[in-house]
Amino acid sequence: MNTLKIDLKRIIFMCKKYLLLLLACIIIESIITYIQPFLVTKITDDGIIKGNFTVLLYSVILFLLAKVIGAGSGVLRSYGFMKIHNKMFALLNEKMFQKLYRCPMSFYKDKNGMEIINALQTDIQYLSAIFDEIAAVSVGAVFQVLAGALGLSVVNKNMTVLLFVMIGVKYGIVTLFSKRKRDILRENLIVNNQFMSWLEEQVNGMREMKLWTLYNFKNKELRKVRKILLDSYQKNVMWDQKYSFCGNILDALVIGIIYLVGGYFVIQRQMTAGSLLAFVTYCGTINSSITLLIDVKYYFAKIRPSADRFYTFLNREEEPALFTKSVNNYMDEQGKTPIIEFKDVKFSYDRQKKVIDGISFQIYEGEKVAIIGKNGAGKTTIFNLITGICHPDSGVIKIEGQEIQKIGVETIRNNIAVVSQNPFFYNASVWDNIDLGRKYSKEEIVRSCRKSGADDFVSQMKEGYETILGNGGQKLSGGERQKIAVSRALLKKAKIVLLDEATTGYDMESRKVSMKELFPNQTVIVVTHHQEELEGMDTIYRLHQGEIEKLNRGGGK
Ligand SMILES: Nc1ncnc2c1ncn2[C@@H]1O[C@H](COP(=O)(O)OP(=O)(O)OP(=O)(O)O)[C@@H](O)[C@H]1O
Repeated sequence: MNTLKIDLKRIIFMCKKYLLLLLACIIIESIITYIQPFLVTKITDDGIIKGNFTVLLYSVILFLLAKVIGAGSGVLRSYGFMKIHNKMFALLNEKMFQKLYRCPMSFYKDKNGMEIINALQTDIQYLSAIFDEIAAVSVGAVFQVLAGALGLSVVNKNMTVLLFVMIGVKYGIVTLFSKRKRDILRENLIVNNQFMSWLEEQVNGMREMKLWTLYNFKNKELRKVRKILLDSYQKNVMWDQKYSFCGNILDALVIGIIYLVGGYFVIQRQMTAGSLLAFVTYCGTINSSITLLIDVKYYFAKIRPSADRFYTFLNREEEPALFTKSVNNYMDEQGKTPIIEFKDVKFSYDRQKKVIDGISFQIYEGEKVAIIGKNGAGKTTIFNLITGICHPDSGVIKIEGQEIQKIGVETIRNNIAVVSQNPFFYNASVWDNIDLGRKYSKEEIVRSCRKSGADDFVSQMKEGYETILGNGGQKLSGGERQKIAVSRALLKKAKIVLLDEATTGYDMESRKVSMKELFPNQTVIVVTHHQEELEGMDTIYRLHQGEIEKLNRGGGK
């Protein structure tokens, strides 16, 4: 279970030395804050009013020294907080990235990338800001308030009480403001996210927008989503302004009352003019410290919605059995290990329409298998089940005699090479798009490209294997993309190869090389709609209405 409290504790434990530095700074600043009213009183009463220039000079020098030390300590305090802030940012980012990797693919079904990233990065920024400049100033403020209160109470107790009563009133008002602010911010986060995800969808669908001349229609949509965003933004800014207006009036009231009551005490000779001046000067410092402190509450109103959202994400369900260790192989009665085995497997994406309805089959090591069936019959779903992207509602899937759950899907995936219908390409070089984990030598990459046929066009490119393929591999044609994807699979030398309509874009010449020739020693399962790809296959299965049937090698029953 992830919680903000646990992460804060962890950060505090990791940053002990910076916390000690912060403590030292805070103590120094508090001492300086405490002695300042006495210096002001001395400058006014003993220096100016009594006309003693030496006292005046020494007191002013001391006053300046105190200010310089205080300022230096402030810089060190900010440095300490910055270091802790960066640790918090790094920790949350790492957790986010790990969680994104561990979330089941169903998490990505309804949201686009921008929507997810924008929400998470906003939350991380807010949460890390617990330790940023605002926090640095506010923690210092706590101690300055305490030291200041002590200094003020020595100067005049009654006025100190009066000051803190007024501050109590201010605190109550800010609390009311911060409750409403929390709601406004929650709405702000949602609206901002919706706007970003709408924009991302337009960028991703730019080709369609151009081909269908959708600009005017989409622009109308933009106006609608933009209005919602700006209304929410305006509400947020205006609420801040209301808060700041009330805060300024209250601050002015506090100073006014101090002048009035303090002035009265001076007239009554219950207080010296120097003490009043010290009180007024000091009251300004204390007041701004208290304002900062109260601002923290206001500021925490911003953090709460982000913390709720971020930790809800971190506590989401993960892919089951991601990292379970490998277990011993098992032999069936005939002494042969089916490398893949489905036993009465049922599966549906939405728990309503059964996509796979109780299928059983075995595939043996080195076997070449084709799966055919109409669009939507569930062929890709079979691959999703083998790779652990989807999990059966019932029944058992075994790889080398062991249930997927027991082996762990990461181990399974390390032994499988998949060429999907729409492979993904990074905006990186051909090298990096083929050797995704940067594990192989350039010679091995070129060898796999020669086999797949990708080398024919890559070597014709001006920059050859260094060519950057563009966003989503846009510099490649459909068939070229498939050849690069097949090269990836060849390079991996995995035990099992899953090819999902991997050669639909191949030209006639390229089609002459069969997948059986490309992967002679591996277990290969091919999903295809092309009759010629069935030739040379050991087994052909047909999926129909959630059920599977084995066909004769010619394609008939
Ligand atoms: N992520 C998903 N969420 C909900 N339904 C899905 C999802 N993916 C696929 N489906 C549905 O499951 C059914 C099987 O899809 P699948 O992609 O396995 O079919 P297929 O046999 O590979 O089709 P094709 O030959 O068109 O590629 C389809 O009806 C499809 O609409």
